[in-house]
Amino acid sequence: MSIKLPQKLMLLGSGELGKEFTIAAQRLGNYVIAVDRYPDAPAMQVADSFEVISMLSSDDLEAIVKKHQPDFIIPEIEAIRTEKLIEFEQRGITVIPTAAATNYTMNRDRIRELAHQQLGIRTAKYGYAVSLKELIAVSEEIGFPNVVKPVMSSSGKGQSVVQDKTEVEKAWNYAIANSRGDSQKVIVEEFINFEIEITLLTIKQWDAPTIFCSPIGHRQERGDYQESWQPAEISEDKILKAQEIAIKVTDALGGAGIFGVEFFITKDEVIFSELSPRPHDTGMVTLISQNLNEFELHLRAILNLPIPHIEQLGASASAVILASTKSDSITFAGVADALLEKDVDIRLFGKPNAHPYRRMGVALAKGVNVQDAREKATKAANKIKII
Ligand SMILES: Nc1ncnc2c1ncn2[C@@H]1O[C@H](COP(=O)(O)OP(=O)(O)OP(=O)(O)O)[C@@H](O)[C@H]1O
Ligand SMILES: NCC(=O)N[C@@H]1O[C@H](COP(=O)([O-])[O-])[C@@H](O)[C@H]1O
Ligand SMILES: [Mg+2]
Repeated sequence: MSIKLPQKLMLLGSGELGKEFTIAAQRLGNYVIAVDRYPDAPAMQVADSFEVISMLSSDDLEAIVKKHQPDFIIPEIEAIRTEKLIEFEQRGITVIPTAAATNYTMNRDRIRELAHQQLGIRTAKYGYAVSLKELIAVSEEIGFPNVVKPVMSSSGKGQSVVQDKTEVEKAWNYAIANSRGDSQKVIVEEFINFEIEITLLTIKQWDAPTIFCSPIGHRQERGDYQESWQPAEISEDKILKAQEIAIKVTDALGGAGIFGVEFFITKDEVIFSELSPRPHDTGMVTLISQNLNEFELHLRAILNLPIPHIEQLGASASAVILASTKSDSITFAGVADALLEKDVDIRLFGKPNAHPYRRMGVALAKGVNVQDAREKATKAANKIKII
């Protein structure tokens, strides 16, 4: 299959990940329509055109697809009316990686059933509940501590670690209040006391075998990533095990593009957690750590362009720059100071407003080893103040 350039790419979600993807797409002359729920979103600032709609509305999606007639629809976030994507796919538009994959991965129960029940992959022990009463019963079965999450949510929203049965009700209320749409279902997972958690960027191609990036280690707080680094310190046999699992899951989902496959690594085990059928936030480290970053890899996989070699350029890290208060006018201080250091780079996303913990930028660094790179990235991120 040969795809002529330029192609018309419709990006559903226009945050920081979409911005870098758009830049990669533009560099090969493609036409990008950036879509999001608010104007001036990061990717809109670099795209050819933009649309502000509710991506959960079938009618809104229909209107912009009719207007722009894209060759590809490329989801950048989870919260999309994925049933509508199935319809677009049936009408001949290529949805990345596939419309079904976007539907599976936005529902924790669906992807969990696929991985565990259908493919027999090791996951944390889990159960579901649709009422507080059920949650109390399932929690006892799974044991404590456990993790309660809405079946539909992302970036840690509505998620809590439950230490004992006195905390179950609070976890239920928090999950339901932060669940996407009107879903009233939660998943309870055994708490995995991992040594490290990783993202394995997995590139599924149309006409070539699946390939991988070197694993990325990361640290999360409140269910959101704080820093990531590459290469992650895990053994070759665990990398091979993770790759084997990633192939199984992504083959079952089909299509082409990059996937961020998340694993918990314990002393003896590689435990599948979940995956994103698109670039992963922890993968922003590849903006400094590889010859081709995750966005360029996604683009090449989508457009059936060759990826002859992925080179890992040595110990690297990323650290997030978060807002601390609500604000509609954003100014950054300390950027020059952060950039004084050798092998440090900064990305500021250009989000038009801030609220506590919103990710506004990322610091990137290379170091003599992973620890050094992590320290440099965190130090640079801490120098940047949003005023
Ligand atoms: N069963 C578990 N045991 C231990 N830690 C967990 C477990 N589930 C989740 N976590 C922690 O919470 C983080 C977020 O969980 P998860 O990836 O399921 O949420 P998410 O909302 O899908 O996040 P994102 O959309 O950012 O990937 C994990 O990266 C991990 O640090
Ligand atoms: N874990 C998913 C993730 O990192 N998604 C990235 O964050 C943006 C939303 O940011 P916002 O909430 O600040 O608008 C998304 O558009 C995507 O780029
Ligand atoms: Mg996750």
